[in-house]
Amino acid sequence: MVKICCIGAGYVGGPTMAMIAYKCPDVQVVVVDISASRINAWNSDHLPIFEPGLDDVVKSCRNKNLFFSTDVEAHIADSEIIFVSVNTPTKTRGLGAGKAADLTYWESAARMIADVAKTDKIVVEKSTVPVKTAEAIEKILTHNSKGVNFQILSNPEFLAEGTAMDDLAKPDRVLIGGRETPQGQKAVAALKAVYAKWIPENQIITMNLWSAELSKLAANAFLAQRISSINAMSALCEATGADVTEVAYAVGKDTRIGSRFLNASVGFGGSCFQKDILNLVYICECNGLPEVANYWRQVVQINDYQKARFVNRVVASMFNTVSGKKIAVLGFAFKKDTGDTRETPAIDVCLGLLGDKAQLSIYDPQVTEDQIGRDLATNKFDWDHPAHLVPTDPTAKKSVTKASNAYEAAKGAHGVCIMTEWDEFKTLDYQKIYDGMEKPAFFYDGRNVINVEALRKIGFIVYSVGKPLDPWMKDLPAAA
Ligand SMILES: NC(=O)c1ccc[n+]([C@@H]2O[C@H](COP(=O)([O-])OP(=O)(O)OC[C@H]3O[C@@H](n4cnc5c(N)ncnc54)[C@H](O)[C@@H]3O)[C@@H](O)[C@H]2O)c1
Ligand SMILES: O=c1ccn([C@@H]2O[C@H](COP(=O)(O)OP(=O)(O)O[C@H]3O[C@H](CO)[C@@H](O)[C@H](O)[C@H]3O)[C@@H](O)[C@H]2O)c(=O)[nH]1
Repeated sequence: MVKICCIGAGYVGGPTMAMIAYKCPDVQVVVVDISASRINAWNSDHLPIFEPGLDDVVKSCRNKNLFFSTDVEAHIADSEIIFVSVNTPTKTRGLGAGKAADLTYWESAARMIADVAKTDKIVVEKSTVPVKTAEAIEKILTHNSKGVNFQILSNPEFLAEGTAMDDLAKPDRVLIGGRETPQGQKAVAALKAVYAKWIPENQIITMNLWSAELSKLAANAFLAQRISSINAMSALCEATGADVTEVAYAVGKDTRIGSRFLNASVGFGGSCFQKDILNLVYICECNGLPEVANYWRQVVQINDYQKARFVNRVVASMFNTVSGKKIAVLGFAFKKDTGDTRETPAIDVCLGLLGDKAQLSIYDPQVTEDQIGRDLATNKFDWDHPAHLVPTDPTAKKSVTKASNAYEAAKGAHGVCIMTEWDEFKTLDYQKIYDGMEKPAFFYDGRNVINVEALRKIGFIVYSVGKPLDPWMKDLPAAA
């Protein structure tokens, strides 16, 4: 029986390995992590991450051919294929701070593999890493190898949170990059054989290592660029009276452009887009390509502009101050169907409103009060390190409460902001919400989920990203 070990039991390691175990009953899969609490949760009825469909897959394989363990060394030692799916956050200090990927966790995983390996191993980069990381990892492994042969493969992951299980079951493609040597190609074939158990062979693309590593960064940059492009248009729509939904529809009907990923919003969030683009920017700079670096940097700058613009709309429309005013924040996760809050635009918007001394009442169906407190207290860029290593500031919880539903959050509020497109926000009783609020009652939709006209009819003053402005807001300053 082939034995696979995955280092890192997070949003990628957990679901990806669960899917391999589910589709390959003849493969034994062990997911290991340095965080005991995370491993305990994977072995319990309350998995550490919320992902539709994940519970059923884990339950059907756990303790049969899928295991979760903190015994990192033992499982590395007796596996043939080792996936590394640890954090690769943006560096906060030193060379490349604020842009370059921090490979501390990756390097420590590689050194651990070199230390304990006594038989040949295929080491698979599952984390998103800078181009040429495989070369660095190869050096660490071979210089410490004690005669063991290591083959490094790049196998970037393209799943999106909230749809991870569907994405893993039916991916658009699987990429495998390897060395163009006989041993390298043998390793590629071994990994391909695992995926071929459920993915048609023509969707498993093999290529050289550097192409595979760069393709992942390129794919995320292209996706995020679409969002910044439509968000840039949303500002122009507000200035001219055009409707961004109509513009996106018209543009997306061109089959060369396509309709997906053109939803204007308060900004993209999540652990990947910003981090990976900044990483790309840094790689371009290091390769003497400042024009290319600046091109991609703009994608992040427009995203920051969009979040700041949203806060500005809220404060400017509420008589230029939210000091002491209760504001309901509906949704805190970076997108629906996940409890993940890494780089969620809600953090920047909440911090912007708190900076103007607002009192926030936050409701999200999947995010805990503790998590919200930590997010609003954590230094920017510290969010993607393992949770138990992140320092927090206990004073930051002031002025923020967690509500148990949208109605409670909005009761007595001056304004409501939608930050996440949870389905339940489409069907709330907005008349009831309006009746319980201070007047004038303001509504700011950062995800374009509500029916603007219906809410205006109730009496709300409504702002919805990229939609024709409410007369109340027409003459107010728009720029951040
Ligand atoms: N989240 C996504 O949707 C997504 C999708 C594609 C790719 N990625 C990439 O995958 C990688 C992992 O992302 P994630 O979201 O799963 O992160 P995560 O924080 O959820 O999980 C990473 C895990 O690695 C563990 N870890 C760190 N160092 C370790 C070590 N030396 N030994 C054992 N365990 C260790 C941490 O404790 C943590 O549980 C990142 O490079 C990310 O960019 C993420
Ligand atoms: O039209 C859109 C689409 C998305 N978003 C926002 O963009 C962010 C990212 O969304 P999404 O890409 O769906 O989720 P992620 O889980 O971050 O997945 C992205 O990042 C992963 C990590 O690298 C990749 O594997 C995936 O392919 C890539 O889609 C979220 O805040 C969304 O709300 C928009 O604002 N408008």
